[in-house]
Amino acid sequence: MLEASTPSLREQQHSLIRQLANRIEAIWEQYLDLEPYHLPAELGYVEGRLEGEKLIIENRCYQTPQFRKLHLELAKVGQSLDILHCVMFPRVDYALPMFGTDLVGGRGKISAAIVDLSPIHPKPHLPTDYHQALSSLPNTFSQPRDIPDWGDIFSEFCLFIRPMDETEEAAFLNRVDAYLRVHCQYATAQNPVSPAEQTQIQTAQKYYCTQQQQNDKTRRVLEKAFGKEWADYYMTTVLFDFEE
Ligand SMILES: C=CC1=C(C)C(=O)N/C1=C\C1=NC(=C\c2[nH]c(/C=C3\NC(=O)C(CC)=C3C)c(C)c2CCC(=O)O)/C(CCC(=O)O)=C1C
Repeated sequence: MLEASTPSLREQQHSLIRQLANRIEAIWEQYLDLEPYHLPAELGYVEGRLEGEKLIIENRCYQTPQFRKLHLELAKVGQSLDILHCVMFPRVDYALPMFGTDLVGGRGKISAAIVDLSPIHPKPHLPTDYHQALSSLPNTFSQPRDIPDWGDIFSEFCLFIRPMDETEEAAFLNRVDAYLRVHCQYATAQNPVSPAEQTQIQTAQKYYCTQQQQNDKTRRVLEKAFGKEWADYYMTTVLFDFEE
């Protein structure tokens, strides 16, 4: 258990990223039956150089009876960029939304904080349990941000902001906590769906991943540090892979 002794990259990152990484793992451990998910060995910890600055990536992956991959990724570019990325991929025989969150910070400020439970198309709405839990959450953020065109996958509960201060950072953390808890509780209460529905879920997950792969902000960071080919490989097989 080498990684247990090596201090996580989060100890060198923005406090909201560190707190969110710790909270995500604590909730997963509380509600889910975690097993390791083996990424190709060299991807647990990756180093590159981005315009003279060192890019460090730390990946942690798990799987459970309902989720084929729980992916928590921390990345740091020199002293200028701090990133937390997390996606929970349901197994295709479970009709569950896609949980995703992304935090990007630079020079001590979080510039982008997004969280969503994305419905699996063509169903445009989340299950009722989610709707009830999420619609009662306060939405008092002062700097909402525009969702890019490829973000048609996100739900009506998608929150995309630039947190203004520590109060808004704490409120964002609490919102991710709420999304994650309702998702884990609902997921562990579900049974597998029929083979016919599995095909629909597979198509929906493929659409989600294809849309996410169009995020040129992510792609550009990876390309500058690792080159076009590796960035494409990483985005299509590690960040947003889907089962054909
Ligand atoms: C669930 C949602 C979601 C998931 C799962 C996801 O991976 N991205 C998600 C969303 C999302 N991210 C965005 C932005 C940025 N992403 C990065 C980089 C990385 N993000 C990473 O995860 C990794 C791999 C570790 C890198 C390298 C940078 C630098 C930015 C610009 C920061 C800024 O504008 O202030 C935007 C705004 C896009 C736009 O406005 O055009 C959205 C919507």
